[in-house]
Amino acid sequence: MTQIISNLEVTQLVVDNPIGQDNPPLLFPHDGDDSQKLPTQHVLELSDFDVDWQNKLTDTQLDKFVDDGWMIIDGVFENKALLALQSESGFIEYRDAELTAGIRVSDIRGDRIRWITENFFAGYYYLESINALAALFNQSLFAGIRHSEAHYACYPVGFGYQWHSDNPAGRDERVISAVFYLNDDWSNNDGGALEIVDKHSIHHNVMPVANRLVIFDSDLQHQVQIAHRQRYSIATWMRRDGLVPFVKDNV
Ligand SMILES: O=C(O)CCC(=O)C(=O)O
Ligand SMILES: [Fe+2]
Repeated sequence: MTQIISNLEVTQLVVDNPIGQDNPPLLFPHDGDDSQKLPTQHVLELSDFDVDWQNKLTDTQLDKFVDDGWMIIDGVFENKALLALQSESGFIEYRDAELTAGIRVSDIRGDRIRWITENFFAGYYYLESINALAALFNQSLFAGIRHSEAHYACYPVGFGYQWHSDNPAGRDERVISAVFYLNDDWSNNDGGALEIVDKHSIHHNVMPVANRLVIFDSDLQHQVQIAHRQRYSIATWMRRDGLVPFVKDNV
């Protein structure tokens, strides 16, 4: 059982037992005896992950997204929610990522991942918040999103992810990709930029700084440049198929 422990500085929210197969994070706090709760459960609620997406996303940004195919939102969550996600990302048992064919090819992608399920705590709240964003995209852009999926990802030092689009050839279920970054104090020397080619064939480098969400059309080509420091993120996809009827109609 390999464990990658975060190099993030987690000072305020500390989970005593590393989260893994034998110790899934609990979504719903226990009833009754407060002393039985994990520290995160004392302090975290779904409402901590509420984001006023409508106000965060100006019409100008939405227009840019439609024209160029990508945009950035910084300062997404309040500190408490960000710390919880950083903490959770550091205590997950990560697994090797696979390519669509089911084969791991580490010179194509070197990230280690863990899909977010109902058994997660902060990650599940994150996904709920993304669903509210998806509902907004449905309302304002007729995006036709029916559910979202996300995984935590950790790129060890010396790894990246080569050029790809998030819809493999012949597929189009992924409508919008969104990546949320978790590392504090990321500098240009740390590498690991997300390089996106926008709809006008212009290249952009996005640094993976904490509390930043980069959102892009899933058909755009992009790559993750080699990281020189352990790099943590949540890769997220809003999908048009209805595997899980997860997106709520109301914003
Ligand atoms: O972490 C990133 O910046 C992008 C990751 C990515 O492209 C993917 O997981 O498909
Ligand atoms: Fe990607």
